[in-house]
Amino acid sequence: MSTMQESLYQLITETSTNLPPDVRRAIKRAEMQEELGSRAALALETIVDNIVSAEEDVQPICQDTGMPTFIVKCPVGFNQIEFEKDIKVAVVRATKEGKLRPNSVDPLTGKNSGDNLGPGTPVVHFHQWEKDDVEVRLILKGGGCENKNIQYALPMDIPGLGRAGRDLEGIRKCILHAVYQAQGYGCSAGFIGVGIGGDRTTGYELAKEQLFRDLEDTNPNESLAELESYIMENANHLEIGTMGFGGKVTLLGCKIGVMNRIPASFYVSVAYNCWAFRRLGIVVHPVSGEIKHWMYREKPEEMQRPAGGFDVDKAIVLQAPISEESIRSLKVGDVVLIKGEMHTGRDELHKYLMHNDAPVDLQGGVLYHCGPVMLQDESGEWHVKAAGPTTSSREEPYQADIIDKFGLRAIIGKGGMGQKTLDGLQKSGAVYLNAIGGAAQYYARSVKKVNGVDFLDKFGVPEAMWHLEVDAFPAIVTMDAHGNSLHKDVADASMVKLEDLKDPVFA
Ligand SMILES: O=C(O)C[C@H](O)C(=O)O
Ligand code: SF4
Repeated sequence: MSTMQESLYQLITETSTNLPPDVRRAIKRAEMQEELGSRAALALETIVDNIVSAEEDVQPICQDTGMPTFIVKCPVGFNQIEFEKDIKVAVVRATKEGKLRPNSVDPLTGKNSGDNLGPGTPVVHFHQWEKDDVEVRLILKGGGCENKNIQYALPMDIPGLGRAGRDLEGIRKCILHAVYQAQGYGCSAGFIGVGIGGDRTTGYELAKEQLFRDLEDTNPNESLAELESYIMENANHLEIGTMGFGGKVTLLGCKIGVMNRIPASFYVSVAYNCWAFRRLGIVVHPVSGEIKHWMYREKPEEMQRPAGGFDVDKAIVLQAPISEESIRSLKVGDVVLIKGEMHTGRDELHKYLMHNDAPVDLQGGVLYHCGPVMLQDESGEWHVKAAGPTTSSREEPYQADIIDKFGLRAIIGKGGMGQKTLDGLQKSGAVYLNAIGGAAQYYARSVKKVNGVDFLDKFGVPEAMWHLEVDAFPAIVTMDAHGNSLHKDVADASMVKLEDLKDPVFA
């Protein structure tokens, strides 16, 4: 590897495994605000524990290492073609070494390229500048939060807030709604970048660009600075909380940018980023490729492993295969510890199981919505490198049928599921367990052995059905077999809170 490729590899590895100091400080502030012993505090403690582990072990903070997006500023005459090749070499190595999950998938066939290369991946944007050095910024933004990006075309009616016109007041309503609609799906508490103006494409680009700002900067535009602080104070009024568990902190950062639009359009574009806000940058020498300095790291922030976290002694042990009786005795809020075998399964598997048999007996089983990072050693044995939950709502059309068809007793995921699944849980005697999103190291630690895998070639690493032997995997019952759903309660309560924010502020 050349020095330039090595520097880029370092950038990818550090971005995936070592959360930036400004993001750490935002998470620490949130932790201090939540009541000790609350579900939100428990989630934040797990998150902090995970951040510490990821840094110590140099492993991905979250298993979804996202869409690698590089923003490069280079001097005039710099060879961009060669540099893009260097980026690709570094991406392939980072994937091979488990710092990135193979995430590049053909949209039509579902085929995973296996090395994160493919049409459109990675994303690389070049800009020239008058300086001599090369600046490379990288963001690894995962899919769950990307799915919660939203774009508004003003004027329009906003649920809970009424008419949003083409002014600061209308923009205020869009942003509050953007936070509301994300609920816990994108691993709240999150960060938002907002782009006002542009067209549909440049508006979103502007929104994402805001995510590269330092969280502790002040917007040079006074009106926007005021709007940013208003949103930071008031979005927390929604009480969606970490992972959508309810809580005092829902938003960790808000950065707003503006660009001209054409008269007929008025877009407000919002890029939502989970707490696992992985973005870093390096300044490198254009010829030697050596790193001259790291960006976003001027003021370091140490994190200690928290004393709290899941109280495993008080948790209810569920040994797989699980009986119907023990499932029906659980209620929303219970903390459980899974022991025995669980099976991963996400979009491809759910679609498959609707029309086919399962390769293993799932009676009494535990299905984990998870696409792990896996590495195989020389003897052929697989090891879990990162294994947090994925957003469960994508499986809503299938889940109740699959629970019923195969006799599953527990579904683990994050963000919660809808009414159809809730009815299915009640009918079949099953529960939905929420794991802490993004806590991929924390959960990888509970896997003792990989018992096997199905559909690896067919579906690729993230979508394959991995059979994992776990010892004490903690999760919280958020949907029980009696028709109760914490997710539904929080969504309803936060809608009422959103309506409280209807009155004009910037009129
Ligand atoms: O793809 C994943 O593993 C998770 C995804 O980022 C999600 O939040 O659902
Ligand atoms: S699982 Fe959560 S933390 Fe990980 S990329 Fe998705 S939204 Fe972010």
